[in-house]
Amino acid sequence: MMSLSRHNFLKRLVREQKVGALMGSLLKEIRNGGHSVADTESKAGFGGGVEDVYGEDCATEDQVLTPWTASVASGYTLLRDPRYNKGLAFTEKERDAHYLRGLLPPAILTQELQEKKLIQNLRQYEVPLHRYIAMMDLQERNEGLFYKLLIDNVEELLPVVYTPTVGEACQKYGSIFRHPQGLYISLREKGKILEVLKNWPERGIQVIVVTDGERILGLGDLGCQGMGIPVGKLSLYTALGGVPPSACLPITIDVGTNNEKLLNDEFYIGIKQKRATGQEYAELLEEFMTAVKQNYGEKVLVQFEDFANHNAFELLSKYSKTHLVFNDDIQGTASVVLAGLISSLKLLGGQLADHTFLFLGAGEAGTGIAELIALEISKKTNAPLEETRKKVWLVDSKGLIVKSRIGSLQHFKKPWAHDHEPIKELVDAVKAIKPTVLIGTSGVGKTFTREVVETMASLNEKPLILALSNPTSQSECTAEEAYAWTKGRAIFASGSPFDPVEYEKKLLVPGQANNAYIFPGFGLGLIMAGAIRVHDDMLLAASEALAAQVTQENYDKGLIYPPFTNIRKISANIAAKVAAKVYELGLASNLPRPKDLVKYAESCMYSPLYRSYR
Ligand SMILES: NC(=O)C1=CN([C@@H]2O[C@H](COP(=O)(O)OP(=O)(O)OC[C@H]3O[C@@H](n4cnc5c(N)ncnc54)[C@H](OP(=O)(O)O)[C@@H]3O)[C@@H](O)[C@H]2O)C=CC1
Ligand SMILES: CC(=O)C(=O)O
Ligand SMILES: [Mg+2]
Repeated sequence: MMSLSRHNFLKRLVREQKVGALMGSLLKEIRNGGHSVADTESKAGFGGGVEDVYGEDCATEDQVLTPWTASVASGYTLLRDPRYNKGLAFTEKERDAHYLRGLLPPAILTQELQEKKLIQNLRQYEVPLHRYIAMMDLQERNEGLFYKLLIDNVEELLPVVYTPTVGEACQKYGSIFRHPQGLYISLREKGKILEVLKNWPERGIQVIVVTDGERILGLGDLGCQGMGIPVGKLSLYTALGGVPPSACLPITIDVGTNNEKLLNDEFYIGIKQKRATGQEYAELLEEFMTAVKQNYGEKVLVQFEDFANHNAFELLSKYSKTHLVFNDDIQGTASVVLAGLISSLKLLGGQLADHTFLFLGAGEAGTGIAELIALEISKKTNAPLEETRKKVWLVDSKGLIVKSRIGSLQHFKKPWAHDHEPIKELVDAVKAIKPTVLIGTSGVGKTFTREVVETMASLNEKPLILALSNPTSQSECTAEEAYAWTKGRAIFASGSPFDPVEYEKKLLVPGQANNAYIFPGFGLGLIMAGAIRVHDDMLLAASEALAAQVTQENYDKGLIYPPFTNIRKISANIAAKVAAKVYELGLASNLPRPKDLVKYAESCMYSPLYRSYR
């Protein structure tokens, strides 16, 4: 005999006469290992189960409820689904066809009008974090509108969903957390990571951005709260690179945190323990990488983001042999900086090989960029890498990296230990090395002091100064300082954006040297070609493609990067050049190769425009 609850359930289904409801319950049934909701309920005893669809408000606090309930597809469900929701843009016909009558006020607003209203609203928030929260709410509510707004106002909104505001959002993630925007894989999920991946509602994942939260921008260990970074990076994959949101998966691996403030914070969202290291860490990562391949196949791109350098280099080197992996901080940053250096030659003159590069910071970003510069010079001049590396010098927290320190250097610094006297201070290194290009990748703000910048200006007619550390608070110097201390002669770009500066009645426009120029187009290129491995030549191709997008008009303003306003076109060009390289290297699996790769890239790109519903 049918149980009462099942009977009620079916009656309700009939009453609703909605196929969606049946689909909803069937889905729940499948997820529940083939048991119907009602079966589960009858086994579970009193409380829980489908009766709670109607009765959960009456249940007492000590009664167990089944958290998921059969979803009944009235149009209400459609309004709550960010992928399909169009808010007031639903037409009369759609409102009838999808049971929306009465659920919306009568006005019908086009997507353009909704966008106009939203940007006006956003501009009224004076606190950047409030804008961030409003944007995240919109993403949760109406994905198409979120992306249309972001794409159409990219210069204005990039600093909101990305650096610098995303940094503050991560610092306060525990307090502002509303809704999970990606997958959390902690030590507690050890042994079941594959199951956890299956909990994500999308199957066709093409890009994963994963962090373990240990080096979030220049803000240090933010543990599980680093989730803001993969979420932000993937929103750029879609907005700037056109990878559909349904193909993007943000993941945070939580192995604990060494941040005492978070460990003592009652709102902290991660596991409260010191970071797992060594074998325990390696095993979790190994299980994760294996599960990713098992669940999504060989061609899913895994982008490592904001890992501390003691794990980042090792993970990249280990998994680049077996997976399609890319470390944005090491490789993406290298590619964007090399692009800026190539384009700066139009302003500085000469070839890359004529320049001398000095870095403050010898970690992921610093040594990653250094290596790509040396590789590019080597390719252009046919000189061996060991020789071209001598053009590049790095300073870390202990001073200039020199031969006498080699025994105590981390492996990624060793190639940069050149013959020289030890030097402690950056300013003394500038005086001794006489660089034409100064690059900050230390994560420490205000380290390009007046004396450092003035020394650069005394050595160079046009000193090239890149203050790459993020967010703005960690920038090695501001745009205003760079221009003032060089009497307006510096070519300046920074990791986080600065406003244009008026210097002696001339408007000087600083560029933004951020890997956001590269990874969206780079990833799209890999996906288009069905790449199975990443190769350094693809990074060089991306750099050259980006440098080629800088126009005379940009150069006239002192810019070495094109503005972000054209980023989708720029990304399509980067994607095409990267894909071409993938095919050339025989690493492509999507065959045959499309003839016009730029057109093909454009045709692959996600559009945020609303679709009409039948
Ligand atoms: N603009 C962009 O696109 C990107 C910017 N970044 C930014 O770059 C910064 C660094 O990132 P990443 O390379 O991954 O970090 P790492 O931790 O790998 O490297 C930091 C380096 O800076 C050195 N350092 C720290 N403090 C000082 C100091 N006071 N003086 C001199 N050197 C110092 C460290 O020295 P030691 O080794 O001795 O500890 C280390 O070599 C971050 O702020 C990040 O946001 C990163 C990626 C992309
Ligand atoms: C931009 C970036 O990836 C970083 O600052 O870490
Ligand atoms: Mg990063």
